[in-house]
Amino acid sequence: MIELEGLTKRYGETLAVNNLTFTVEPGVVTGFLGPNGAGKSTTMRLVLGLDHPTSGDVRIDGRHYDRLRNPLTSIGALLDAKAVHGGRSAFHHLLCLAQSNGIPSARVHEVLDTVGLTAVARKKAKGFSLGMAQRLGIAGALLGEPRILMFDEPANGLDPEGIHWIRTLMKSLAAQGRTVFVSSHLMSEMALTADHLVVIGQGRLLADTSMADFIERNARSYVRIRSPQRERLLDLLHGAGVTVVESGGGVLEADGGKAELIGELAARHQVVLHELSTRHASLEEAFMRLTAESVEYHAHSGTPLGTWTRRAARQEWGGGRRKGA
Ligand SMILES: Nc1ncnc2c1ncn2[C@@H]1O[C@H](COP(=O)(O)OP(=O)(O)OP(=O)(O)O)[C@@H](O)[C@H]1O
Repeated sequence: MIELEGLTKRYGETLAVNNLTFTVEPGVVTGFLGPNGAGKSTTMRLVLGLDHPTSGDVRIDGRHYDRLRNPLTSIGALLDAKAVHGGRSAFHHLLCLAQSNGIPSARVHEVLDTVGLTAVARKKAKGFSLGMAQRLGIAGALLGEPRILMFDEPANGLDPEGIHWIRTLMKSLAAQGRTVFVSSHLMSEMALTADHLVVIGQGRLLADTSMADFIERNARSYVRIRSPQRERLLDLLHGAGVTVVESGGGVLEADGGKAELIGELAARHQVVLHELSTRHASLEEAFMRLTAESVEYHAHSGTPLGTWTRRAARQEWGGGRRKGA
């Protein structure tokens, strides 16, 4: 496990990591989410002793990184796929890592095979695509068969087959009882991969909870309804105590889990429905809502995402036109 206690890192005026306390448990994939500049990479560097905390503490299975005898056999990490000596082949890069960590060289062939780089093992790393470099970084992380794995944006540069592969790999590592801590901006991918989430914004902890709980708490499931007899339907729903939001374009949204009730009500009163569909909240919606106030970098042309998010959140959670109970 990885344990953080009051972990804080300041770079001059910037408080990159602000009093983080959480534990990354074994046996599950823990997703580490946050907007750009939230402090994810800094946190991971602190875990690996690549940076020193301003205050607080981080331990790997109860020890500081610099007290681990052969670190690669305790924790394997991929932080920056391009941080490889470009003149070395994939094979030699991994061999150097193995030799300096007391890992048998036979393991190099195994991990090359696991990540699908055997055919290019003798090619120099500087000629690798980002996707190949990611795979090489993952091979390095797996080399010492560590109990703990930490990946910073592992799907970066991977094609759909590669993304599917990394998802399966992470799940199988967790199923073996290992600790898997992974950051990503790919919300749909995270939703399929992670069991648990740690979310930070501007260095601070925003959530530390299961995926299901995170979505339930931070986003809303609803039933989407369209009807040519909208006013009649609104009256019926109002009478039945169903909370309805008018979302524009003649679409009504009723709070979750009531599709059957609405369908039966409409049938009983011979109200025609053109659409009745349950919409499940997504991780992306939940993430955007939770982090809307801590997004540091916005685009200011086209559709400004942060502004849109805040406005949408306000409408959805307070200022929206609501009808019914
Ligand atoms: N070595 C450094 N010197 C000064 N400031 C730094 C340094 N490293 C990180 N920062 C600052 O700390 C904050 C957190 O950065 P960090 O890279 O950890 O965020 P992140 O969540 O990984 O972002 P991203 O999702 O964009 O990769 C940012 O404001 C960044 O500019």
